[in-house]
Amino acid sequence: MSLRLYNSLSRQKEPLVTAEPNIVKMYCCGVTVYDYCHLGHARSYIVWDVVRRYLMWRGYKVRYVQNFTDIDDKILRRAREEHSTMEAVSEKYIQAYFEDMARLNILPADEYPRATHTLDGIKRLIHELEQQGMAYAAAGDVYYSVRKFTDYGKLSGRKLEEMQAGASGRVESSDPEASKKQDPFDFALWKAAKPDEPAWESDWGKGRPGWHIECSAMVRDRFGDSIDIHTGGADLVFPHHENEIAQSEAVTGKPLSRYWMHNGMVNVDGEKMSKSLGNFTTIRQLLDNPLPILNDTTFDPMALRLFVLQAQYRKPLDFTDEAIQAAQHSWVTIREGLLFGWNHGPQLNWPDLPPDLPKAPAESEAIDQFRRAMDDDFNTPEGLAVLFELAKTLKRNGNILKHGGQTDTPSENLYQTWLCLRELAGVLGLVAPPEIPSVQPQTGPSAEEIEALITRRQSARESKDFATADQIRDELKAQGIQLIDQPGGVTSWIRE
Ligand SMILES: Nc1ncnc2c1ncn2[C@@H]1O[C@H](COP(=O)(O)OP(=O)(O)OP(=O)(O)O)[C@@H](O)[C@H]1O
Ligand SMILES: [Zn+2]
Repeated sequence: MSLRLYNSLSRQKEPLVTAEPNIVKMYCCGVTVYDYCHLGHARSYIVWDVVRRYLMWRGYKVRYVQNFTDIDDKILRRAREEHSTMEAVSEKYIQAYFEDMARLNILPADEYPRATHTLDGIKRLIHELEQQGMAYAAAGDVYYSVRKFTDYGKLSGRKLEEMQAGASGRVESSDPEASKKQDPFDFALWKAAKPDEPAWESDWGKGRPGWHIECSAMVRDRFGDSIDIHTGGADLVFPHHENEIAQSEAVTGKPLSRYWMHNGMVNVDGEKMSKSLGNFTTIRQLLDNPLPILNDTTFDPMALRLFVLQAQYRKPLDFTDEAIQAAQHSWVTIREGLLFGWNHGPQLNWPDLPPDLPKAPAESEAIDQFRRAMDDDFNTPEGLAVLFELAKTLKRNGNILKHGGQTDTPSENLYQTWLCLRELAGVLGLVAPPEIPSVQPQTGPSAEEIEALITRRQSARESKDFATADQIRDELKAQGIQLIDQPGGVTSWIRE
């Protein structure tokens, strides 16, 4: 059975067929960095981390890119409030992002492009849109002509006529850019500089990019015309992802992404938890403070992961006291199972456990069940049910052994059960001490170094110096970096 995933674009589950065999190019919309991450972000990035880990476990090489939006009105507002700068505010919350995600055992992305580092790509794309007649300049701004993109609305299922009927008056009167737009649905690709705001030179005058164009430009810069999976929260379907599609596909004529995946929202009293609404609990608030509902102990980061994964990723999720208690309780069971080998292995005469434990047998019933669950659009609640069964068996036997009794389960079976639990828990990113969360520093050359070498290789090829070009490719290969030449001269890369 092949892996099937729900594609928001077709509104159905489809088998995963990637552009290149065994390679998944994945892009995820990252945070706008003006505050600490909240539980909504925790959910989003845990879900995509599990999708990525599962694909890797299924044998795919996954190249995962996630951006930081570091140009935005909200960051500027925060900088003014804190008598700081946009750069300082972004830097602070980017660092906080890394700290929070490491605690949740979220694998670092292969690359984290930032809007401020992508200006060339952004301007290039806007120029191409202008050349195609899809965009127009207006008094220092540049707008996208939504009506010229005939597929507009294909992701969200919204029809312009219907939206207009409901909202046109409101759109126009509340929009300060309205007088410059040829049509109320057009959106800004570039915004003219305002006094005292950061701005970049461009052919349209000094200004800064709109939000949607950054993701289109980053995907193009890092991967080329098309990727396999584009992810983000369901709140981004419209307008952000719809606009990304309009921008990218108008220029390339190719699908921006084969599959679009969206996580459901974390809600508070039925409303999206969000920075702008101010109804949020940050990850650090939740994890750092003893909670009365947990007898004044703190909530374990792995319990937070477990809590998120107990829900199907597309459904809405409410954080309630009962849910937090239940998740902490469930984590204790899984953790006991994970510790079984370290606590009872010697008693059961297991051989010394090597740091790299062997893989669980691929043909085991538990592995089969887990694979079936996860192959069905990443059904983590069912996947976790398999883990619980394994953990409960180990816990039961652990209790007998702790009290000096003899178990009637053969030691070899317990060993296999333990290996199996560890492996599957690892696929969900659940780890217990002594195995420190596996956020390993990236080995090999950095993304910047690779990009610099790719640029050198491109220059070498342009001047027909193929020996140097090949040498660069081979050297990268020796360091585990595979280059993929795309039509149109773009080269993307992947860590092997
Ligand atoms: N409550 C939530 N539940 C699930 N995912 C969320 C939630 N809030 C944000 N996300 C996702 O987190 C990612 C980063 O979002 P972003 O930085 O725009 O956060 P935000 O809190 O929605 O900010 P803002 O309130 O300024 O719109 C996006 O993919 C977004 O869909
Ligand atoms: Zn985006």
